[in-house]
Amino acid sequence: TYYYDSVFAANVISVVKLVLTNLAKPTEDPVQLYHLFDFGKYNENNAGLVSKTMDILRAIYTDSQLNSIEYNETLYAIFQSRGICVVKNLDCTGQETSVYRTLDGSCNNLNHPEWGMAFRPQSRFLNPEYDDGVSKPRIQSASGTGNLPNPRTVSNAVHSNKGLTTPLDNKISLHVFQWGQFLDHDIISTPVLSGVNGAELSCCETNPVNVNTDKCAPIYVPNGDGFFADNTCMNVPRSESALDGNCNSLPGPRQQLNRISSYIDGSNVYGSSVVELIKLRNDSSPEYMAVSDGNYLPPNTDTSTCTLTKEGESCSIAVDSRVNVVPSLGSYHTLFVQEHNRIVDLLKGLGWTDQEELFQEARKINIAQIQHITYNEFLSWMLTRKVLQDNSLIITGNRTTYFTGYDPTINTDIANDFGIAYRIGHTWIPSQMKLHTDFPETSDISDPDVKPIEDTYHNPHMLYMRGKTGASRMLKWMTEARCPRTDRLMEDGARNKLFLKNGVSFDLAALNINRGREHGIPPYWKYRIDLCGESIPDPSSWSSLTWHDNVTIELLKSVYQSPMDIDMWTGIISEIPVLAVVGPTQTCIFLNQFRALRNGDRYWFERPEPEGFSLAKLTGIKQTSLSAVLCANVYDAGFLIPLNVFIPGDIKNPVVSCSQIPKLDLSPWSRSVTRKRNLDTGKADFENKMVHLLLEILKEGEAGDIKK
Ligand code: HEM
Ligand SMILES: [Ca+2]
Repeated sequence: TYYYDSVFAANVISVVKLVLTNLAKPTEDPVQLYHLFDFGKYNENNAGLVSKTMDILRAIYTDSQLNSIEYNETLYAIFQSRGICVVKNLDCTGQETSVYRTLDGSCNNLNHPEWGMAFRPQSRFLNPEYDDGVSKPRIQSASGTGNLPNPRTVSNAVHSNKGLTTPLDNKISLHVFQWGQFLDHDIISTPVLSGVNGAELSCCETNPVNVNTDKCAPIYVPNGDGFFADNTCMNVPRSESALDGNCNSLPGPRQQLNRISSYIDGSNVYGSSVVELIKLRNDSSPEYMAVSDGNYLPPNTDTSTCTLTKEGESCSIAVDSRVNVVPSLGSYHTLFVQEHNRIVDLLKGLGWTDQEELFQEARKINIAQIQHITYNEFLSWMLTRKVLQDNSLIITGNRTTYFTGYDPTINTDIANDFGIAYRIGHTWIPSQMKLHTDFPETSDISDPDVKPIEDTYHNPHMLYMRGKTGASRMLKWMTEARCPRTDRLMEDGARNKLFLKNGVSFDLAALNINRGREHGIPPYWKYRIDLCGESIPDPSSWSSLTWHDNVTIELLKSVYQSPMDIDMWTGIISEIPVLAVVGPTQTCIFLNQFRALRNGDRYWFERPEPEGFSLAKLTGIKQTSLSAVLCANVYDAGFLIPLNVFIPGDIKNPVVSCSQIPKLDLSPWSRSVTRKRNLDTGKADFENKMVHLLLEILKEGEAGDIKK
């Protein structure tokens, strides 16, 4: 038996066979079906899965066999029985597309609501606020007159570093930035609307009045911007909205989707469905993840989504299409694919042989490491150990008991509000990407070690530089580089020059503000009161902004008519960190999400087997850290690294050599290969010894001492 869902562990063909043998009564026994189709949190109901399944069905069965079993309806019923919702291959205008996924209201009424699966609508901490109550982006001012300020105006006033380099936080390394984004891509990906056949929607109408506000939320840059030319329009399609099985809007306000599994389950490495995963496994040795020559992410021959500048450059393939956004992210993807393959080798050394079992176990261990590092290192820095402790979210390194708080009724979907709030990571974006230079330079000057970040978007070339040591060098650079401070300031490389191509670029701060409004995210003050329970006598007074310094309040005043207009992202990112390293309202929002992601995760790594691990194995996993993963894949044994690599080394966090870093201990996984081998190879030897022993015993017996 495998530790993950049995169906997941099987190959797709056997899954399909199971489907077919159970076709007769597909919905009669929901519990049986539930187990049968227990793709768990790794499945999705997208067009790809359905059509791939159909391809496989067609390969095995004749048309007449298939027709006789009405497989379409059956699959529909089965997918529905999982509480996931069905996909149309045609969009609601009759175009062939995979854009529209559907949520039938009834999906939520099933016994197993399957929170956290791919392609479910995002949940919400607070009810949405649209201008028309259901869908129109929030634009009206709470003051009763006029509109909210233009997102670019807010960005210029509050989030600009005025051309200076953003101050660095000497207390944290750049791994905080990169873990933050890597984690983000494990838990949320909000699909945006596209045009016919997936083409990009054109939202920039010459006359803004003509914008289709159902599909588009462009940002028109006000004149006299200083960076963007007058009349610049940022082309922003709205996020897809969840529709029901008949292409009708769901009752109530517009909801956005999450296309990936919201659990912290390495879905950015392994995918959110069986189909995605199959594509990433090594074809000939399926216990391994596919890598290209030199242990790198495989190159993507489809270069259309990249901005390549030279002959011979390529994009990388990972399940999450955002892998190429910035090279440091690609280096993390590389690291965790390498780590998977390393674990496979270790398990082989411990006597594991079955390819499927090796794959599943390595995956399970790798995911456990990601969960452990997230809570034990990343969150314990971001929210502080005290806050985690006070909220029962602490993981103690040596805890030898199981986590017993699992609660299947907890909604583990990512909250829409969290998806906006967690963009505080955009304050950590560095101004440049760099390769560490501890190797003898083979550099050719036209390929410098350091590039402004805007020159690296959608181009992972740096990872392949220097004789393919680029990814390792970038990871080493992040250990030494400091992370920009958690504050309202964003680097111009992201605030002015995001995705710069042919003179066109975006402002990431303005995008965040704009996205919040088009998702109907309520303003900042509501989070303080309604979610976080603060008591604020008069939220319409500027003096209610207790978590903001005076300079920031003045800047906010210069653009917002009322403090009740402040956008949530702008409000939280500019808070003074009081309780934790991030501000109080951020802390409150994050605690809500990360509590749900642990307590509602059936496969949380601290749960007992079969979902989790035995105590011995758990103890082995808790030895791990990001330093350990880096040491195992990137550094040499003698290399120096801080015990906790998210934080610069100091007395409390000593810099030690990799060989001294505690590491993932897989000895509890041993299948006693050594003893077995002795028995096999030394069989004759063993028999001799046994005979000898027996003779000894007999001798003693003869001597009348046998009871001894
Ligand atoms: C160079 C680094 C990064 C770039 C270029 C980048 C860029 C982007 C872009 C373009 C979006 C979509 C904006 C929109 O249209 O609404 C986005 C969304 C997001 N970003 Fe980043 N980002 C970076 C780093 C980070 C970091 C470090 C974090 C967190 C620690 C983060 C968290 C998020 C989240 C949570 C979303 C929403 C995701 C979704 O709902 O699909 N990002 N980012
Ligand atoms: Ca996930």
